[in-house]
Amino acid sequence: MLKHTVLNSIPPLPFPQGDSNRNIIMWMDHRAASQVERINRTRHQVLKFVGGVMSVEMQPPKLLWLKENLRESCWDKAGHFFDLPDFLSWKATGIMARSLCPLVCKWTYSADGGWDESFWKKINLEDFVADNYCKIGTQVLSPGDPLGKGLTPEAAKELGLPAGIAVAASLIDAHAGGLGVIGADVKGYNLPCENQPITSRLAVICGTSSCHMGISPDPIFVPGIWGPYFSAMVPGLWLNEGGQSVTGKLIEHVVQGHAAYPELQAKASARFQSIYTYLNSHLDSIKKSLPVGFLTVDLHVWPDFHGNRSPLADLTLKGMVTGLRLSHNLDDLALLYLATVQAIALGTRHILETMEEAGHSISTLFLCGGLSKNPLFVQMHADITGLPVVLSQEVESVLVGAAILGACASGDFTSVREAMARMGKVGKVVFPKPEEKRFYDKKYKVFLKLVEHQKEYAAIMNEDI
Ligand SMILES: Nc1ncnc2c1ncn2[C@@H]1O[C@H](COP(=O)(O)OP(=O)(O)O)[C@@H](O)[C@H]1O
Ligand SMILES: O=C(CO)[C@H](O)[C@H](O)COP(=O)(O)O
Repeated sequence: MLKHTVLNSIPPLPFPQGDSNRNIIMWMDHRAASQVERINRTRHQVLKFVGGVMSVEMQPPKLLWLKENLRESCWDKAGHFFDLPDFLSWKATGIMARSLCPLVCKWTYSADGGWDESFWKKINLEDFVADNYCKIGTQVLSPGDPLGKGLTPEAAKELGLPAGIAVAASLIDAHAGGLGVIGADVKGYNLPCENQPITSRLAVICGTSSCHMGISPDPIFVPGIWGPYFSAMVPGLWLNEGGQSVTGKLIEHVVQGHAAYPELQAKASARFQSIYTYLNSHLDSIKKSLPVGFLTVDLHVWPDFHGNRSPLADLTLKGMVTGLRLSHNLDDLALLYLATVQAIALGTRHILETMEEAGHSISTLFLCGGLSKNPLFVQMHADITGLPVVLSQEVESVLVGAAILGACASGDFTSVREAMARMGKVGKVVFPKPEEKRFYDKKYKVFLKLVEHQKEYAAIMNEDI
């Protein structure tokens, strides 16, 4: 079972007060900004394992927010707090055991040291220590381990499946996607990673957000990139997790907020196409003899409309656009869409370069998730990073990762590594266009200037008057 990193409570207690069905805090909810700032000021040693700076999207700041804001109605009454993957496996099996993956990646649990008592005390959540971590997890299993006796009769009835069917300890959605793609057999595709270790592959799971999963045999500490997390995705290997908080969500925001959006919708539906297929062919029609990417020579976007998750780990950053004109027709919408897709790919290059500076050596990208269905998005990732991109046979590789875990829990495979190699399959490979490299190197230079300038503006505005 898997899903987003969402905080749930049992019994269902409303966050905030009111409707008890609304007992979750979504991962992209940044309400705990003040709490995470205070947590980061402690400079506690657990922060070393989340890239040096804890993200507001992780669970400790959200828990502290609950304690500080909903003490009586929620904090004092809650029996358990869960990440959604663990909540779902509990609903399916009745087993309270947690998966190592969410606990390590979002809750500061360590695979070899367990909970760090001093951290919870330091951030005023000593309550967890006092009750021996009963509310956040005492029994911890590896992803793919079987849970209890499998599906309970009650859950089986609700799902229309046989009772007792194996249920595995979970992975977070992005991690399941990583597992689903990163082990595929690449023989015969002329890829640099064919004769290199699996650690030369970076899985990029691109949906509402994007997650960049790099693995290594030894821990690598990358400033601003989550981890290193031991065994949190591929068993026995360390994981660094870069990310962009809004990617698919950002493209939707930019496209749907444009004045020409109703026209786009009408034209796309007249052709029975998705808006993205229509936009991609519209760009082809206006590019003339130029490569399509070159259309944004004077239009640049900084994509952190919801803060920067990696590698700057700065939730205060905002989006930027430079190069706007006094027109709002479909051409403008298509160009802004292109510049946004490019900005997301430039962000991936920024993450990749930061990982490489710290010791990773990546030669091939493995893309999956909703955005990997968009050929423009995929080609821009290849051209802007200069690396070949492997697409899986199954776009919904998160589900392949879940199936790998299930196949281990049911005993069909004896190890996750074996199941990964057998069940992950290459669909298509997209190579970068070397002749366009110089253009994207220049775009990247501008990209880095944008954030530098944004910081300068903030510094000016913060000067004493
Ligand atoms: N055919 C498509 N073409 C372009 N973009 C797509 C397509 N299908 C989905 N997307 C984009 O993928 C994103 C959702 O990806 P998905 O992996 O389903 O989401 P999530 O990360 O929430 O699980 C959306 O923002 C959507 O715009
Ligand atoms: O934090 C994450 C993984 O560690 C993901 O960004 C989060 O789970 C949401 O992903 P999605 O793009 O599927 O909504």
